[in-house]
Amino acid sequence: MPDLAAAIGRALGGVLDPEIRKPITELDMVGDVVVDAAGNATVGVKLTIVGCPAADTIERDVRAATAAVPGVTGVEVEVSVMSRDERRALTEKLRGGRAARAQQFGPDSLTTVYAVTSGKGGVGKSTLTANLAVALAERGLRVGIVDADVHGFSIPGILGLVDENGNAPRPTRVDDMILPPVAYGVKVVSIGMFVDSPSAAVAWRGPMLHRTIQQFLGDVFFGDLDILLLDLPPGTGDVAISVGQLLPNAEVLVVTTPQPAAADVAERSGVVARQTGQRVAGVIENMAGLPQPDGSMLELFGSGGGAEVARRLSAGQDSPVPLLASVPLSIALRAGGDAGAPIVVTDPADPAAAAIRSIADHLATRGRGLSGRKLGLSVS
Ligand SMILES: Nc1ncnc2c1ncn2[C@@H]1O[C@H](COP(=O)(O)OP(=O)(O)OP(=O)(O)O)[C@@H](O)[C@H]1O
Repeated sequence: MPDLAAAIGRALGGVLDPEIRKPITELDMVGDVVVDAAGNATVGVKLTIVGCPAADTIERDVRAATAAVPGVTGVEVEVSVMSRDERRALTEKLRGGRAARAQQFGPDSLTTVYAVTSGKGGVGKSTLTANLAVALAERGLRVGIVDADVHGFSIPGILGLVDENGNAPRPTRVDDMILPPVAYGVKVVSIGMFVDSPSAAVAWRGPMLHRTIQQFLGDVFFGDLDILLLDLPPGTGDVAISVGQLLPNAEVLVVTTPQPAAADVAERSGVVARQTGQRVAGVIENMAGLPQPDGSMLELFGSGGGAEVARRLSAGQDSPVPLLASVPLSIALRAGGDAGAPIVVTDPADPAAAAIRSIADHLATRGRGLSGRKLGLSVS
């Protein structure tokens, strides 16, 4: 029944590989489709690798899509694994002409890259990065996160990508291509996915860190992204410098608390980013006043730090560095991070969630494209 087989082929165009996030038909994962006279369909599915973690989902979705085609009375799914050549063809196709290991986010890329940095640790940089990414993905943007916070790789936990022991999943590899796990619509890769335990101290020296970041930017299949967020370790150490070298076109978001004393160190992280050619896109103040039941504000960490950092980083610039938002202290934000359920989804009315969503609105409307980019033109 060739017509029915063709209809099944079209229906399978709606089945996505959950890791690669493209239709399995485009990934050449569908083998032979045979339908007998009674309407019994046998569908061949070729997985990328043996033990593919997405196998059950793909098989289930193929079965459902096939069964939904009018005229199909029964479904048999025959699962096999791609040959080495088929796999190589697939990874080449996914790279879209880019050489293996080549950087995906260089100056020619249309992805807007934001490196999220802070002067000191514990100011909520990872919490904001994760929630901001989810808020951007909710707006329909294609978003990825590189968690390069070598000392506190907390992004997988905040996005619920860990098991009961706190371990982040090992990403699937298809040859030398790493498929990033997806949480809340965001593709995530983290140093925490490559260590043996969540409490493992990563005592890597600069060159090792540099290679790891380079590998994340080259080998991880992010596909076409609108926005990539990088969660950097606090301060101005090796990772910040590597990211500055590898992604000079990245823009920087500086996170600080309202504490005036934090302004000096926060300002420094913006200044160092600028020295590598990166532009400071804005400052986010976190842990601002906690609204009290009587309507007053508990300013645990003082006030004014964000505005002060923005003011200092604006000095001598053509356009001022904006204070993008002041995110209040929020028990729900902290609890959502601990539970792996970002509050921009679970509690969007919370004032902290609303502040983070306003940052997402600002970044989303800046859009994707070449505006503000150096075009490399010269006038002779
Ligand atoms: N606005 C907020 N209100 C309440 N708790 C917050 C807020 N922002 C962050 N936190 C909490 O503060 C702690 C530190 O946050 P987070 O890990 O995001 O900081 P960080 O700057 O990324 O730290 P580091 O870079 O040192 O790993 C977490 O427990 C987080 O849930």
